[in-house]
Amino acid sequence: MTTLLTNIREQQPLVLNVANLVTMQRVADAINVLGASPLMTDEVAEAEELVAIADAVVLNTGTLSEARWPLFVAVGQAANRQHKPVVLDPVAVGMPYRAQFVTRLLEMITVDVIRGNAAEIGWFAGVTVAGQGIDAHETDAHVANAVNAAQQTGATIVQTGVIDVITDGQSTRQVTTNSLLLAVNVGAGDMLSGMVGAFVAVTDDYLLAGETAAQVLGQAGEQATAQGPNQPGTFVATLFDALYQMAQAEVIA
Ligand SMILES: Nc1ncnc2c1ncn2[C@@H]1O[C@H](COP(=O)(O)OP(=O)(O)O)[C@@H](O)[C@H]1O
Ligand SMILES: Cc1ncsc1CCOP(=O)(O)O
Ligand SMILES: [Mg+2]
Repeated sequence: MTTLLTNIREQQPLVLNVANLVTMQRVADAINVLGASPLMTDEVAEAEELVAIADAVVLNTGTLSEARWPLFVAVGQAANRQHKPVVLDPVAVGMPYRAQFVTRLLEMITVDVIRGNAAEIGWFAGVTVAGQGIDAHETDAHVANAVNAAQQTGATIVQTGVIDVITDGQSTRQVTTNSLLLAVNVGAGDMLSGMVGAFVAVTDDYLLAGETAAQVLGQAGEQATAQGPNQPGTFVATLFDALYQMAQAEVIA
């Protein structure tokens, strides 16, 4: 069965990232082990030419700043002009400075997919979901918030948590993998947003792309957690091994 993983391995899409400064190596590695090609940029002068060679763009506001504002706008607008899919990871968007930054950004660019935790996606739905900084403190799936956020923004939503909810505002999918080490791993969400970039680069079905990316990472997380349930350090290496092996097999169990 040809899967999107097959498409990624065959097409080797280039995923351009305006990454955060904390987890960019992890994001690059996650994109790479799938068979796609990561590229990170921090220079507004190269936005147009890099978007031209990209198959998707990922904007991560984890370490945003006024200095980086022109970069986010230039890369996002170039992607819109060149019809390249845009994924937004709105890290800790519930915080006031970040909220106004993302509000301004969405007045300047169109995003196709938003990948965030329940607290971050809740913000787009106008709902406060318990969280602190980069994390969401919830056990509920918050399906309604994800649907509302999709309808408010026009983007496909990939809301991660104890249950991942993927929706375009009309159809809703759920991914119910359970990997606690993934949940506590700093960067797992950023990695997933980068992976979503690789998947939307090879299909126009962003609902399927988001669902597949969440399924692949969730399953790899379960495999890695099983190999070392109390070893968050080893977990990261094992997670990349599992992602690579799944991509090589082009099969999602
Ligand atoms: N409570 C949880 N139980 C199991 N998996 C989780 C839980 N919370 C998040 N995950 C998984 O961890 C990964 C990162 O999601 P999340 O932590 O929500 O993003 P972020 O790191 O941006 O906050 C996703 O694959 C998600 O399915
Ligand atoms: C700790 C931190 N601070 C700014 S970005 C970042 C990483 C967030 O990673 P994730 O959203 O995947 O948990
Ligand atoms: Mg995050």
